[in-house]
Amino acid sequence: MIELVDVSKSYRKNIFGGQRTEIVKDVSFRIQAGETLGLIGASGCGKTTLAKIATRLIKPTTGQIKFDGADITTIKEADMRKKRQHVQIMFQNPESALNPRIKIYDSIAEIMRIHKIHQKNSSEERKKVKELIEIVGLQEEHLLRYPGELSGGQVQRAVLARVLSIDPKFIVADEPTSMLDVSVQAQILKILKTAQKEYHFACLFISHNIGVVKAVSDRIAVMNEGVILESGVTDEVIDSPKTEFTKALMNNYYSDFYVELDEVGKQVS
Ligand SMILES: Nc1ncnc2c1ncn2[C@@H]1O[C@H](COP(=O)(O)OP(=O)(O)OP(=O)(O)O)[C@@H](O)[C@H]1O
Repeated sequence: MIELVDVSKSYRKNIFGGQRTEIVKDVSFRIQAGETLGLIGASGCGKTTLAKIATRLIKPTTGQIKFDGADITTIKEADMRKKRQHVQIMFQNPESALNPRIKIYDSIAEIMRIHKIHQKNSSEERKKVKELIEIVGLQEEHLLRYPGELSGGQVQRAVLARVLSIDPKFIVADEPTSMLDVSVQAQILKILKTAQKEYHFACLFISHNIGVVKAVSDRIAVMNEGVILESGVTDEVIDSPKTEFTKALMNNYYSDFYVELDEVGKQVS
């Protein structure tokens, strides 16, 4: 579905000299339809930069990006826009993901309108929105409200409904639950996993929290300073980490705090 081959990204260090800083270095991975790759690493290691490359919001300095079998590394923005219909990103701060002046119904329907899937306010559009809020666990009364009139968890459910509205093939979830309480995080992650079973999208799930990544990922890639240090099946990486860096990440993990997240993986599988 989505594949990165030897992708690197560097930026000029300053406006005077020719020196560059390498943010992402020779990263390769592939995510199949219906599969989640968890990307874990410390703050500033290049995770978001990698997410932007995978969705072609930015171009890599070198390397190749393949989406749905096609090379999208250098395709024109107009062509990428068509493909982006099937690529969605969920960011950390749910409040900023929705326009505060647009009611939840219209925010959920917006992408379908942009891509002319249904007529605005048509019965088909209403039916689809109703279907989507049932999947994410929102009530009809929430649809008339503005984002500021919902809790953080409810807003993130609305974001998920919007993301699912156009049958995505690839979702990047960049710390989508880190601003939420642990029990609310667990609910959102469970919805994401359940929706993935139905919609079969590939998912790159980014977090600095191993408990969250473990709850949703089939495989994990551990990143540090722009490099993937190790990757593999979730339980194998967690049970037998190969690098000191990953071991240190694991040491922070096993606390009662995350038991609730552990349950997510068990309940959905
Ligand atoms: N456009 C840019 N120009 C120069 N440097 C950049 C640019 N974008 C990001 N960086 C730098 O790249 C590094 C990695 O940033 P990135 O946001 O990818 O990290 P991250 O792992 O997602 O961090 P966090 O978990 O804190 O969000 C940072 O040092 C950042 O300052």
